[in-house]
Amino acid sequence: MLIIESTSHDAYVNIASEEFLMKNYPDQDIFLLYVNAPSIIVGKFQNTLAEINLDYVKENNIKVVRRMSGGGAVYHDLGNLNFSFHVPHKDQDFMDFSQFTKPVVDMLNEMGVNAELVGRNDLLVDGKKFSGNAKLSRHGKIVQHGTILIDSEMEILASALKVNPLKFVDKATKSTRSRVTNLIHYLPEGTTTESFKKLLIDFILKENEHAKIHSFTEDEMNEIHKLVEEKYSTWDWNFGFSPNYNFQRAIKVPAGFIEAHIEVERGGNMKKVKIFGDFFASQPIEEFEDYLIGQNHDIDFLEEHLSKIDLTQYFGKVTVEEILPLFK
Ligand SMILES: Nc1ncnc2c1ncn2[C@@H]1O[C@H](COP(=O)(O)OC(=O)CCCC[C@@H]2CCSS2)[C@@H](O)[C@H]1O
Repeated sequence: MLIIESTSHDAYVNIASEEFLMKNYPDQDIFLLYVNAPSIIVGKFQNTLAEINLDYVKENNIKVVRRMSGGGAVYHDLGNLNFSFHVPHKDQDFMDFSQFTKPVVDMLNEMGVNAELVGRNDLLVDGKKFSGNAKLSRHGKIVQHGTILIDSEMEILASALKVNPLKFVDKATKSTRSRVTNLIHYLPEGTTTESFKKLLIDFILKENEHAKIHSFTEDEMNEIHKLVEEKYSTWDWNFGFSPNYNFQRAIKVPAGFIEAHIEVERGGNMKKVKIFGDFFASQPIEEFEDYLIGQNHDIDFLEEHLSKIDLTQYFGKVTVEEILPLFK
């Protein structure tokens, strides 16, 4: 077994390194650990916009990254440790998460913390979740990874994942919102994400006598960065890859009410757009709808493009800032 401790806090890099390892180490058992700067990691089959508080995420520079495993959306920061097992897929029961959550549970139990696997993929203490786990099987490998909340900013976690469920209709995987807790309340004083990581590595080393520490080589890092550039840092993957959805939003601007009904197809393109309102100007609104059709449902893109057209011809006295919330 190779134990790899990522030296990066960049969520793009760490999530990309999981795909790199899966593809490039087909026969090797791997235990990877990483800690990300503030980020939300959404499941492969989720509608990203439906899972995140977009304004908050942008204001707080929280990265949003889609991972290759299914499941829900979780928040990461420097107080959250991620662990990831990569093993050749033999005859394991894919639905059983316990094999790879066991080291964490056992270690915590040895430390007197009453951690347990509850349901299929959550680790709980005192009825509160501190670890979410997800997995996939591809290229002959199983990858199972999980979070460990040690000392995360719980208010930021809650705010970043706070959404209005009424805006989106889709068949995407929904997150299962739970009560969460940090392990810091149950661990010896002075425990940090770093010190906990060291304990976990020692625990794994003790259990796997052939395990050895590996660091990514320069060549490997180059490959990982290539994956970041091509996939994990792109809007197309992190947002656009979401399944088809219908989006509905009504807002009030000083001039009156506006409502948007938008159909977005996989890839992020707006396929149908209907805008309603009670105060429109002379130019037919259909012309504005047609302008939007075929564009990405991407707020940054819309912000840039809407500032280039004369909105007053459709809406009378409105500004881009007033109209923009209609799309988010
Ligand atoms: N960091 C973290 N750890 C545990 N639970 C969390 C976390 N962030 C949010 N949550 C809670 O879990 C639910 C979502 O639960 P849900 O069960 O829907 O999703 C998961 O657990 C997915 C785990 C993915 C783990 C990967 C490992 C490495 S990269 S990400 C969310 O709404 C919050 O209530």
